[in-house]
Amino acid sequence: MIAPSILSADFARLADEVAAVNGEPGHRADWLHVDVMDAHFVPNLTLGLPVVESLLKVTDIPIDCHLMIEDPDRWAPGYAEAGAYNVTVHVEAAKDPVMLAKDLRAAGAKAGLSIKPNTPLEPYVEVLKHYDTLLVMSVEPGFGGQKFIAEVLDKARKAREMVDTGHLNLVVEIDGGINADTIEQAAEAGVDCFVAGSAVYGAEDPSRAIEALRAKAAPAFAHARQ
Ligand SMILES: O=C(CO)[C@H](O)[C@H](O)COP(=O)(O)O
Ligand SMILES: [Fe+2]
Repeated sequence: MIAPSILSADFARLADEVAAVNGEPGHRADWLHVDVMDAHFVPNLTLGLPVVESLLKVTDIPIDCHLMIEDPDRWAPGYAEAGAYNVTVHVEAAKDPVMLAKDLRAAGAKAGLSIKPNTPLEPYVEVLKHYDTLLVMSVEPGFGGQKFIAEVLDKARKAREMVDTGHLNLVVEIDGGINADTIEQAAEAGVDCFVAGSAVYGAEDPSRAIEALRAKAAPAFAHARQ
């Protein structure tokens, strides 16, 4: 799956920017990645629930909310209640991630847990049994257009192995620095869902960029599952 991040879109033309990734099959975004930043958990401020509610009215692409906020236990369920398809919180910010996953699911969303580049995976394997998505950050959260940190792929590989052996049942998603040069190595590591902000919205034709990313990832994606 390819999940364009609207962080790199033109915020004054959001409905048009979403329409630009809602093309024919193959050119279409599988998820629409929405980065919510609160200027506390990360040193940047983006958008919040009112904008997500407006986006839900103009698209049927499943919305993937990546909440880079403090106190997600309090705020994240509101995004699920609004109708977001997947709501991801950061393990570094969540007070009770197991209870939070239950709340997100009870509100009708898939529950996602994200780990920053320097956060290890192992301590959270039991917690991840309650989650539908693991978002492996491949840049420090906060800004688009950063350089891909390849070292995080070890965590993606471990997660893939745990999914393939039945220890976990979740989508492995990666976020940060994904482009035509980096997507193959992520696909080879067993990632299922690739967030791409600048690589999609920085391109002249966002739907063609999605198609190009998918074509690059496909052989390695298949190889990782043989
Ligand atoms: O969560 C994020 C940053 O914290 C964004 O989703 C991510 O950076 C996407 O942008 P790019 O593909 O340009 O790296
Ligand atoms: Fe993100």
